[in-house]
Amino acid sequence: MGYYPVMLDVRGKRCVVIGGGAVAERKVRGLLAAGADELLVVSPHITQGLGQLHEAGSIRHESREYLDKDLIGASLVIAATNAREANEAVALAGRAAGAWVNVADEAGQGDFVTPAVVRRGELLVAVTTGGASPAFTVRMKRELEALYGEDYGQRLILLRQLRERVLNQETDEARRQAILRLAAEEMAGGIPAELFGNDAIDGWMARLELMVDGRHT
Ligand SMILES: C[C@@]1(CC(=O)O)C2=NC(=C\c3[nH]c(c(CCC(=O)O)c3CC(=O)O)Cc3[nH]c(c(CC(=O)O)c3CCC(=O)O)/C=C3\N/C(=C\2)[C@@H](CCC(=O)O)[C@]3(C)CC(=O)O)/[C@H]1CCC(=O)O
Ligand SMILES: NC(=O)c1ccc[n+]([C@@H]2O[C@H](COP(=O)([O-])OP(=O)(O)OC[C@H]3O[C@@H](n4cnc5c(N)ncnc54)[C@H](O)[C@@H]3O)[C@@H](O)[C@H]2O)c1
Repeated sequence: MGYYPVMLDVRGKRCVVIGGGAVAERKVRGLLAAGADELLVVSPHITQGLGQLHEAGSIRHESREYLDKDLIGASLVIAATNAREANEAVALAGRAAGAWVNVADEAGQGDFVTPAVVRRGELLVAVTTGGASPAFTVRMKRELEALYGEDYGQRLILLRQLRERVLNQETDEARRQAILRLAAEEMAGGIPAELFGNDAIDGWMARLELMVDGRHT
């Protein structure tokens, strides 16, 4: 089965997680890492970790079994109970409420699966095997973590700064594109040494402009 990948902005969206075990906690932490701020957990029992998140005010918690009305107005619903019938009922009601539904014990019943993610600042790499092997998904995530180290966050900060400047100052579209591509190429090899100084972005942009002009003459 195929999936269409998207990166969702979940801020201001009602997200409901049904169930309060280890799986629910992992999904909740993923949603919080993405900035979810309207997060409801419905479960008669919750893990210690979820309890702490509730006490800290990061999530709301209804301490009872799920009811269809919990899903009204939801954008995302995650069915993560250990009861097959409950997860099935949540999937039906979530869809009826117009939400995108994830079913933790029967992926095919839901509308999306949750990938393993590597975050480096604004860089987000997501992996899925579509349910073929979550263990292999985790294994691949570890490989990507080693390949894309912590400094990738800084690389993106610098690329974003350069891009904003180029978009503001460079009116010729072909030249603009050439500069941004060259910058991406250079950054793939590591943060250029010149970017550790003052006014570094301006100097970098000036050099990239010269290089691009040189390529075209
Ligand atoms: C990536 C990750 C994201 C997350 O959950 O946040 C994720 N599972 C993770 C870990 C993990 N899950 C399981 C193990 C034990 C080893 C094993 O069984 O292989 C491990 C490994 C571990 O814990 O190390 C068991 C398992 N998982 C599913 C079932 C039910 C079934 O398939 O029927 C069962 C059997 C349950 C049972 O009966 O025991 C189902 C799903 N798990 C998914 C995602 C979705 C597609 C993933 C994909 O293939 O890409 C999908 C389809 C639905 C969904 O949840 O969206 C997260 C890693 C986070 C991280 O570390 O970064
Ligand atoms: N998708 C994944 O990544 C993944 C990984 C491992 C296991 N699983 C599957 O996910 C399910 C949950 O795993 P777990 O380890 O978190 O289980 P768990 O037993 O630790 O927790 C289940 C939770 O569901 C709650 N619950 C039960 N019935 C409920 C209801 N009607 N309404 C609301 N809450 C209810 C319980 O109170 C408990 O908090 C299992 O079915 C397991 O097969 C999925």
